[in-house]
Amino acid sequence: MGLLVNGQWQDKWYDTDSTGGKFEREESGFRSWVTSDGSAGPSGDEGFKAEANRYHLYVSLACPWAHRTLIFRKLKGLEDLIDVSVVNPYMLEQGWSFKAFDGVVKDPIFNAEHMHQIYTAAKSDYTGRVTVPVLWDKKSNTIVSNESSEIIRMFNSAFDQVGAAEGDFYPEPLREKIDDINDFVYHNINNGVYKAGFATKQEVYEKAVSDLFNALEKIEGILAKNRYLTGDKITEADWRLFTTLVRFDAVYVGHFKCNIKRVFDYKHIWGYLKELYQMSGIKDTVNMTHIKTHYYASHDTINPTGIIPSGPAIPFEEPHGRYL
Ligand SMILES: N[C@@H](CCC(=O)N[C@@H](CS)C(=O)NCC(=O)O)C(=O)O
Repeated sequence: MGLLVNGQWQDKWYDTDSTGGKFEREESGFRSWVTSDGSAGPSGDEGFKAEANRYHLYVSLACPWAHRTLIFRKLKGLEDLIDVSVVNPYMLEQGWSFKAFDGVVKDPIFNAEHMHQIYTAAKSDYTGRVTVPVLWDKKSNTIVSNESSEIIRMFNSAFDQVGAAEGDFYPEPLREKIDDINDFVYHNINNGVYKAGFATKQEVYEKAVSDLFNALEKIEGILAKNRYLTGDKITEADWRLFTTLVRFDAVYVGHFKCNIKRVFDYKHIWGYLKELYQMSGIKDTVNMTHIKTHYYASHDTINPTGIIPSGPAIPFEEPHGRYL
């Protein structure tokens, strides 16, 4: 676990001393957008036109942020247009690697050993954390984006003219509602589990857990009345929540100490999680071995033995009962 400083890898855990025991997530460094005509998107540079086989996606199957991009690649039928490399679930001294492990897909572009080589290939003096997902442009030899929330927006619409499947998960009339829910879910739930798990002060942990479970109660209330977070249509907001929920009982309850309740204990959230899991192609994007191995065996400040628990067996494939 570490980061790049002026292009040099340094092995360092997150600094929570300077933030009073709080984990603060770093802003993503590459923020350009692939667009249908190559014009600039909301941030970054222009010149990234949607084209088949021009872009390459680097992911970890363990990572909830990278998982979003894999789900959108699947939902939008982009598998033949955008290839994927999958890192090894152990994130150790050199960070993410492509070392052999069941499910790893090597880097076909650089044959890199480590993910930090992809970052320095884009910018030789890069300073920052080496995170996944990364969307690489083979034409201009650089990283387009390492921000998952923006990569899924690109996948949602930019490739529609070059063979993507139908479907809009960020429809105009629902955008404000989706943005509001995303904001709430990001701070309290998606990142909330990390704030609890990476806290190094008791009161910081307790506040994060309390915010997390208050937020889950609120989501339970929404899902008691609505099939999906914004109503009867599944949107980006649901998929962003899904990747945290699907990891919750196997990892966040134990490893991150988010154990007031399990997702399994919430009637509506649990049914909703099963429904999403059972949607076409989705379970192929969920790899519990990578998920459990990564968290339990990579965070040695939290779990120094690196022992990966055997359970729980989670019945994601049972009937979901969501017929609201
Ligand atoms: N803002 C990024 C966050 C991605 C992220 O934090 N990924 C984690 C894995 S779950 C990572 O690669 N962490 C490595 C590190 O922090 O050094 C996004 O949503 O794309």
